[in-house]
Amino acid sequence: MKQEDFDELAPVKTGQSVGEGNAKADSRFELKPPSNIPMEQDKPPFTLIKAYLNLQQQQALFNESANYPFTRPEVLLYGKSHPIPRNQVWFADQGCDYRYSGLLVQALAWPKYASKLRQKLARDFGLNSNGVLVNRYADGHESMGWHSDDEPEIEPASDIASLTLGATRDFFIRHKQSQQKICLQLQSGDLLIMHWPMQKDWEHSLPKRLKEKDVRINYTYRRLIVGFHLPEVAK
Ligand SMILES: O=C(O)CCC(=O)C(=O)O
Ligand SMILES: [Fe+2]
Repeated sequence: MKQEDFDELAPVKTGQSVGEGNAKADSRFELKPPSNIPMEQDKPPFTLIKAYLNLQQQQALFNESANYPFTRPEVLLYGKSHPIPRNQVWFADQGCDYRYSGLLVQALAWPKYASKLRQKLARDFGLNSNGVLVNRYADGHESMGWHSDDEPEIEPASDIASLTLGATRDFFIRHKQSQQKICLQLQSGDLLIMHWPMQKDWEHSLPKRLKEKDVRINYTYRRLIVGFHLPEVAK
């Protein structure tokens, strides 16, 4: 595969996407229920682009991921330490260390194709990310629980773009108040853009699928506040 292959692709127009998450109802025909009756929540604000990367691009990224220095961090839950059920690595610009669940994850330098995908996202959607968290699920026993990507160092009101490679997995989105839930099937090459305020109003998860034998790699491109430092916790 030539190095330029990633750059030469025509930009994808957002209008070509199959996502419905942004569809706005025509307000002229909107019937408002009386305020004492619970109203169905809006759809979560996402755009899903099927087959955003072609097979060659998927293969280039997938091959590259075989050399990533993945680790399996431990997180503290109710005072006890547990390994997370997947492997992770964080690539980012300088000054973009990432802290979640009490862990400080230091930024590693961008690999070639992860960086090319970042540039493509910037070109196609104006997505101004400065870091990518790569998750590796060895098989369907590995998962991610319910959460929002709402850590304080994430740039307020920014979008997060999530690219899937390898195994097809269910991805759930659940409204924080109403508990309304939707399920997307994410396939290799698909791109899910989670728009603000999805991280404020909704949670998401990747449940176990025990019959799944294949590996899945997920890239979530984020924008952190550069040089963000949490106040030191007193010892
Ligand atoms: O693997 C996925 O699709 C979800 C990843 C995710 O939610 C995250 O990294 O915050
Ligand atoms: Fe997430």
